[in-house]
Amino acid sequence: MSAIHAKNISKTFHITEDSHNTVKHRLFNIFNPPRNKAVEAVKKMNFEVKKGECVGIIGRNGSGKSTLTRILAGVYKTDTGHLKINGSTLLMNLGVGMSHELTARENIYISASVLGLKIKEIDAIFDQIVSFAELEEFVDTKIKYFSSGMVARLSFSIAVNAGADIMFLDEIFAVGDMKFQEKAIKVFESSWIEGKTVVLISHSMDVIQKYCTRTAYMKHGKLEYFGNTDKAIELYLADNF
Ligand SMILES: Nc1ncnc2c1ncn2[C@@H]1O[C@H](COP(=O)(O)OP(=O)(O)OP(=O)(O)O)[C@@H](O)[C@H]1O
Repeated sequence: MSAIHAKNISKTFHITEDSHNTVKHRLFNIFNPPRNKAVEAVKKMNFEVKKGECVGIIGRNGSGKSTLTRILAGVYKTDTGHLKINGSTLLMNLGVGMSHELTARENIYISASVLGLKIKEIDAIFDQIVSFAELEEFVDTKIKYFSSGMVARLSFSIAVNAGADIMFLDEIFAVGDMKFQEKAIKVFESSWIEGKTVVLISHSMDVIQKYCTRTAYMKHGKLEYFGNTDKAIELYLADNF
């Protein structure tokens, strides 16, 4: 059974390149307006991720990994094609999906209810989430005052304890301090992972090789390859030298 089925999905950003940011510049460039530029962050692609699979996404900076993940997690709408997701999803990177104006407590309730948990169910795992994240002293602090590692710990802890079916983990092993990373790795290697579908984005080929059976290699927004992890890494490395 497939967890993710993507058919012809794509995303283009339209940005304005405005170098005339002073009054003088604007006056002198009145007949030379700011240019619009289209960035094809994700070019039309098709793929399928099976339930329970752990797949990787690799590629250079700006190749479209985060944009693709955000489409899959429902943060961005795809411009074209069709996307079918079977199960609850959770995107974990530096606090996407978290409200920075709200406290850790409020974010836990909101994120967990988005995952489909009832208030009583959240009450039951609340302390677990806070203690796993090691944020007992910051429960009622707005997360805008958190460090990026603390935000990542909180969302990882919600994901682990609330249990989304499909997890998008964007560079989770790169944030958080060493102690938390070890904890994250332990979770990853425990039974928690069984039956869950995981999409792992990482610049660490060791991490990708260790956990992913299949890997997508992206280049300039294009899905260059999706298959055997060793082959994907080989293609990526060959392109970097
Ligand atoms: N919100 C946005 N608005 C406009 N352009 C964007 C936006 N987000 C990403 N882009 C552009 O889309 C392209 C792909 O970016 P994306 O962040 O998906 O790459 P990435 O592979 O995740 O990079 P990195 O490895 O640096 O995280 C880049 O050219 C980027 O400038």
